[in-house]
Amino acid sequence: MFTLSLKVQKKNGLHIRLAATFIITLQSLLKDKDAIKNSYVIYKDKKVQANNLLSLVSLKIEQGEEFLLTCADEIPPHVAKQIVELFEEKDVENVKETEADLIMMENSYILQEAFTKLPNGVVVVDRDNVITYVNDAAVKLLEKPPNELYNHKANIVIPQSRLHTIMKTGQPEFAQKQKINHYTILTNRSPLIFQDKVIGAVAVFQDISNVEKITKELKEVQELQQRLDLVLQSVSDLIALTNEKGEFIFINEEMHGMLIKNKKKKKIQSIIGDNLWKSLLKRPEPFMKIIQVNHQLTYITKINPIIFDEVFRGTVVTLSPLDEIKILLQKLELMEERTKYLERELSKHQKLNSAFSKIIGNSEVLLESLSMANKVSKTDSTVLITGESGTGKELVARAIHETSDRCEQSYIRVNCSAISPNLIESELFGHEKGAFTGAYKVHRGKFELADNGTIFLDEIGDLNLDLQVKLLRVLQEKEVDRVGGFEPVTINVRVIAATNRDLAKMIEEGKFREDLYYRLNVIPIHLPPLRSRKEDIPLLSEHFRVHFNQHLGKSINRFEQGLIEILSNYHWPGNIRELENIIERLFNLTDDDSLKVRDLPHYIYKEEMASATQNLDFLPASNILTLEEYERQIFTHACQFYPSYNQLSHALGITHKTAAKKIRKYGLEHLLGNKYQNT
Ligand SMILES: Nc1ncnc2c1ncn2[C@@H]1O[C@H](COP(=O)(O)OP(=O)(O)OP(=O)(O)O)[C@@H](O)[C@H]1O
Repeated sequence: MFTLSLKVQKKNGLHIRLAATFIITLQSLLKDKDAIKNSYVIYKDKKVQANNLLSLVSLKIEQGEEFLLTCADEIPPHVAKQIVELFEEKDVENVKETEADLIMMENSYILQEAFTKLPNGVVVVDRDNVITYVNDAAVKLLEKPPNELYNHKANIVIPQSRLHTIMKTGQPEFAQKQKINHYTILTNRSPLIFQDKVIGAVAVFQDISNVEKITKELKEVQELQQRLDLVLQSVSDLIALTNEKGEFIFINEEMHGMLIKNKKKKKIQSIIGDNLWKSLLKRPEPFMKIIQVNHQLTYITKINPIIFDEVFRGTVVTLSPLDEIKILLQKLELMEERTKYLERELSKHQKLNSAFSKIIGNSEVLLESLSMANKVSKTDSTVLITGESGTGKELVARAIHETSDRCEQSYIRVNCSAISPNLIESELFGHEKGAFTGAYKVHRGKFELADNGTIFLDEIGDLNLDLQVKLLRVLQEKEVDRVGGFEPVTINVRVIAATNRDLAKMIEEGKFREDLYYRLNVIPIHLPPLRSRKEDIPLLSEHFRVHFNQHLGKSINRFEQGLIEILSNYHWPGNIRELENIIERLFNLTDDDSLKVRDLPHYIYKEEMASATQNLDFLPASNILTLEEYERQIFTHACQFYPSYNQLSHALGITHKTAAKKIRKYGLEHLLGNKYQNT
């Protein structure tokens, strides 16, 4: 880098004419024409391009002051000498020239300053499209330092520049929008014409990024406003905005309708009253009030004050018709109820333990009983299962045991009606050696066998009164006395009892102990008869079809049309056991892969039965027998189809007692349930 120190001796310092002479001298002296582009004048803390006339003048170097000229390459000594002399030569005393220099200096300085301070960018090129001037705003927008702009071709350093085109056409261009860096810019371009010749061009550009942004924001606000209007117009509530005086500045259509109909004025005070408005002004807080606008219309009125910059600016008012809200609340309550109901129902299905899933049926009555059984299975409470014969009492008892914590221990079933009265005591409680003839060793009763587990006392209603007392003692003391024993044996047994008899009635008749009943009936579970849950019949039929296919090794895959309907219409006195047996019978009688209507017993196939009854086929045309004989025949026939007095009496429409009496009278006990088991 070559540096030459220069001192201005001229009276007006480095004035414009001297600066121009300096540039011309440099251009003529420096051999390399590009060298001047890399030459700078440094004065105090300022550095300007040596060939920029306006910049040189703006340095305001006065007489006697020094400055530096720097060049990239060395200047030969004779050239340096000429330059030094240019500034040191004495002024030829010419007052007019000196004054003219001063005026030019002043003007050029003003111009320079004005351009520099301009908020718009200015770029000037000469006739060769070389940049000769850029102001500060242009430097900022172009995001390039001045030395990368000055003395460079405009179309190279500013790719968007069209100044060369302007010079060619001689036509100015105005308000051309373009993007430079991240600025949005409006550009005016004009050719510079001197003596009818284009000597350069100027571009003036204005940064409109902010205007753009504001325009965009404005558009968004307008869009938002439109949307809001739409929302406010679409809601069924009445909505209004008021100013700080309570005057409506916006009302939606609903509100408009109401105000017109009720001849309300233009202020919210006409709806809420002056007092409420005054208290709102005192304490601008949201509030809600039920307001009756006329005799028919009552609204839930909500008022929200609008506070802006801590100043109360107005309110947002919404009015909702009370009746509609009431209806909505009612609907909500209904929905809540429904949800709760559905949750309850769902939990019944979900929570049933897998042991209960063997029990088929979806009817509400059954599921309720099973849900209860499932719940109590985890406790040790005594359970009394009631329900007609064949309704699944034993199945439920077993499921309770399998779900309980005792599931790993014994489950002992005792059918109290099946054991002969002389043996039942020893069966239940055991006996000591030698307690009676033939008792040559200790016999443990069912209670002892069920220790730590569960004992299921089926047909508890058939237990005689003496044993009821003993059972009561076991339940109370948790001890059993073996027959012939001296020491009671402590036991830990969970008791599940079941009966198909009406224990309450038996208590009345003195056949069942009330105290025992209450001991047993801690958790009552009632299993509904099949006829009261007929919706389960198809499901159960299908269940037994699959069951018998597996057990009998068959592949029967359908029910003949109408069969399920007939089954569903039958009243099933023997309940599910009877249905199970009927399906098994159909399995045995069919000769193909379907279960047939024709294989049903005639008492189920009603049509057949109906026609048989019409023809009275079962009565001979002559040789009428005695009524007693007919009765005997009827009981003989019925006994075979029903496994218990209860069912038989039910089928014949007589009491349990009468049925038992008649069966004993005709000695038919041995026939009871014979065919039933085999059908
Ligand atoms: N819901 C059910 N799903 C499937 N099978 C069932 C159902 N209920 C009962 N059963 C079947 O029906 C038959 C009779 O059931 P269970 O012995 O449990 O009835 P019960 O009420 O104890 O009868 P009883 O009073 O005559 O002793 C059994 O084979 C059992 O598996």
